[in-house]
Amino acid sequence: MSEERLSFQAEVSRLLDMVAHSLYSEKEVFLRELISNASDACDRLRYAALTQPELSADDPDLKIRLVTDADAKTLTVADNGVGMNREDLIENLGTIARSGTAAFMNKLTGDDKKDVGLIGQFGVGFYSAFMVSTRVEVLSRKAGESQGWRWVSDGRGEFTVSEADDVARGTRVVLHLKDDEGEFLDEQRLRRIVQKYSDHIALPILLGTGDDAQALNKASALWTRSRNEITPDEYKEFYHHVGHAFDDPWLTLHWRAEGKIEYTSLLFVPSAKPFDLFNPDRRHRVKLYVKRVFITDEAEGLVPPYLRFLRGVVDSEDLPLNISREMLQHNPMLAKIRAGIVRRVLGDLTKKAEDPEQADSYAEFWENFGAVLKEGLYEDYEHREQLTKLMRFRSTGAEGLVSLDDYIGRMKEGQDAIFHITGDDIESLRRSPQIEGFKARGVEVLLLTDPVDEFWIPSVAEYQGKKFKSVTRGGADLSRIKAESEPEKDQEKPAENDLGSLVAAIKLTLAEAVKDVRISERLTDSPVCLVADEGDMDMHLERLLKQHRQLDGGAKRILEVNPTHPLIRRLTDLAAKEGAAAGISDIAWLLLDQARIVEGEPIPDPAAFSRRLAIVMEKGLGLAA
Ligand SMILES: Nc1ncnc2c1ncn2[C@@H]1O[C@H](COP(=O)(O)OP(=O)(O)OP(=O)(O)O)[C@@H](O)[C@H]1O
Repeated sequence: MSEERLSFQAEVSRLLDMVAHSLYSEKEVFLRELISNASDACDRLRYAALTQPELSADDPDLKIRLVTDADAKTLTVADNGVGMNREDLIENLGTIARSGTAAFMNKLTGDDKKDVGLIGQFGVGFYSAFMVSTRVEVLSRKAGESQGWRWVSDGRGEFTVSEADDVARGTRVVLHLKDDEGEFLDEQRLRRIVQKYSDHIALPILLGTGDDAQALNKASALWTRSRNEITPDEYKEFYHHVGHAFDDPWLTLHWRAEGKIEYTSLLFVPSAKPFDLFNPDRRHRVKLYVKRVFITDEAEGLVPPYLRFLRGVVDSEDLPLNISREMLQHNPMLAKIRAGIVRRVLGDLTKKAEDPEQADSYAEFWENFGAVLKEGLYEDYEHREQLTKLMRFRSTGAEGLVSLDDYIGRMKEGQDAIFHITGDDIESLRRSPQIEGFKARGVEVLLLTDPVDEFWIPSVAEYQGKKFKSVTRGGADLSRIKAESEPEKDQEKPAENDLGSLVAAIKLTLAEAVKDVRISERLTDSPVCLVADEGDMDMHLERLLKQHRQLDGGAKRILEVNPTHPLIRRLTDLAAKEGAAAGISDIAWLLLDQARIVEGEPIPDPAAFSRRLAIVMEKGLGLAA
């Protein structure tokens, strides 16, 4: 077949344009990326060869080789891994194959300076080769196939693919270096780069060919070394490689389990949120090895979904090497390893959470992954109590994050529930009318903004014998709680009878639009608010479900009126006068719409709302009778 000329996917062209023109200072990371790809390719071949030994039989010692050619000004990164055929080359090196690169593209701001910084943060894999090259040539032959292929591009919109003869199994990436990138021909420089970024790679990385080749790395899997021989930098680079991440690990957990089951784990909790944390598949990314052989990074059941922020490897001594990925899931050994991982990770998180000196650091973790960890509250009954202690909340009672134990320690006399409110953001929750009465009495309210909060609360239901209670549902029960100082406005309440007439008049007007109208205990500043009835769904949950089209309709609300508010007091006077009830009809509707607006709910009849508002304003300005 003759040479085929193909165009890069538009996003790749954009990316390459940025990469080629970037003044990114650490261009040397291209080598880390290419070595990382070569190592992954060898891992994949080793796995495939477990069931098809013939794939690697002719050249079984997997390795990575760097070769320089000063005359041609080329640096070659070669591996004898799984290789690529024509389709693989087009798919992998012509489109945005990795979700990480796609995430990178989504983050682009258009501001060159900022975007170049993102190259470092995300890494751009293979394409980083164009930071230092005028032309990149890839020669590859896939294991099990006889035809070799050549892929060539100058990174400007197009690449070519053609058949190539005498290509060894695996992949050779030949970089034709830019004039001013000659430093990457210098052996000392290459050695330092490999030691800096790729020393943890478990395969030999050799410099040169034949007998003169020198080993540049230790070539033993990092997790098999003992902890005291590994530097923080080595852990970090390994985390970058294994987690496809570019932040620092927030926590590094490295342990060997011995006894009935044996495995080594090297796991990391990232310090930045991975972009795919909330993908619907909720998959973890921990790689499973068996006796140093990479098996899969999709071992369902190895890590529970609520710990999916973990990155790293687990290397089992007990699982059979020839286990198929499909059979893995049902292997009881895997469940035991998972139990060990959960115990260890939760144990270490607990230590961090309980250490007052680590409060800020734990808060960082919580901001990143709290919403994910909370899923464990309804998915992992066995660890519920431990998870509950790990939880942190924003609240009306303190500036920073509070734990449930903090909350309980501050509960008021007569208070028997943990009060909370759920919504989309902290600031609007802080302004919610429903929490006014609680604040006035010094009763703390937890402010919850993660959608998952709507699901764990009904499932957990209580902590230390105290029930969770939403302040936007049912009665407020505030009168039973002994306040430090009774809210002053209480004395200004109108007489019960008169209030009763007002409530009856509003009820009559609003009729079917509300479930009930009640005198509020929870309002101090706002005239009205909406709440859900005791047995009904929380209002925020109802809104969430409607947004996701999982609910039509919904329950009617209760309108609560604040008897101490001047507006309500004046209305009470009006309603008490014989025959005046009809006069408050517009105001009653406006109060309901106002409560809806504050709640963030749509007004069902905006035209009627503006008509009534105009009438009331006209009256206020003395324009109408
Ligand atoms: N040396 C290689 N041998 C075999 N396949 C390779 C090699 N280098 C790249 N590939 C293929 O090309 C794909 C794209 O590579 P690229 O470096 O852009 O992303 P990635 O390796 O998937 O992601 P990351 O850089 O985060 O590891 C790889 O997923 C792999 O399938």
